[in-house]
Amino acid sequence: MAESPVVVAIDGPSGTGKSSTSKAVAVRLGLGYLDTGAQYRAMTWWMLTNGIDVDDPAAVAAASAKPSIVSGTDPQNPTITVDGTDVSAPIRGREVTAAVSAVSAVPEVRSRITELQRSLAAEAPGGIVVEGRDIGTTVLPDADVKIFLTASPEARAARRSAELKGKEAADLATTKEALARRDAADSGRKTSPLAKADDAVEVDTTELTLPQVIECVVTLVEEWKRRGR
Ligand SMILES: Nc1ncnc2c1ncn2[C@@H]1O[C@H](COP(=O)(O)OP(=O)(O)O)[C@@H](O)[C@H]1O
Ligand SMILES: Nc1ccn([C@H]2C[C@H](O)[C@@H](COP(=O)(O)OP(=O)(O)O)O2)c(=O)n1
Repeated sequence: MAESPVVVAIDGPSGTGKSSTSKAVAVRLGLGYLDTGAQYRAMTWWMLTNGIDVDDPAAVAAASAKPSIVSGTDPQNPTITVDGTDVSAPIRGREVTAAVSAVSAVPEVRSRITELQRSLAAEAPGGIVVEGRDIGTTVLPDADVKIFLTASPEARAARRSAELKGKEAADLATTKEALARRDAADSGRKTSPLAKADDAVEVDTTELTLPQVIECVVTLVEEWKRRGR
């Protein structure tokens, strides 16, 4: 008999290892993978490209139904398009990163993207790992396994800096400051802020290697399966 699908929610601030962990766990367990941050980034990219003032919540709300955002959930090849255009590279740029917290704080943006996320999770045949900020609290409160990743601000900034090296390189202090600003905006907004669900398992990844974090999450999912679902 085919196993019934498992839904795994992984939340936490930037640089805690959500994307790398979620992708690897999904590959290991044969699950789909959804990067919800990429969806908010895609919405933000569309607003910037179409000259919408991202600091005007009413303008963002009025435009939020326009772009068609499509996410591919294969963890070996996650894709994201806006109106048919592949935006996987431009959504990682500094301009989008600086504007994404403002756009994602707008309730109309969140309700639209939350709806997309719920239908992708419901459609995933073998189950899915969904990573973001409000998955365990708001998007999928009935997820089978909920994880909240944390790490020290220093570790997170060092990881991000290492990643940006050579591209849009910024020094460690600037990266740390930008992360702190985004944390504050994402945790302080009114509509489904970044938060740990009461029933999420918190994993501090500061002193862990990526393979250790992956192993930890795989073990939690396997324990859940053994407990009889
Ligand atoms: N436990 C870890 N130890 C060291 N580096 C890590 C760890 N987890 C992730 N990384 C690295 O940190 C960077 C950010 O990880 P990522 O998965 O994108 O985090 P998030 O999705 O939470 O922003 C990546 O370059 C990744 O390889
Ligand atoms: N479920 C989510 C996911 C992301 N967001 C917003 C808030 C985040 O700062 C941005 C970008 O998220 P993303 O996961 O791509 O950010 P990092 O890769 O961790 O830097 O999107 C959100 O509001 N809700």
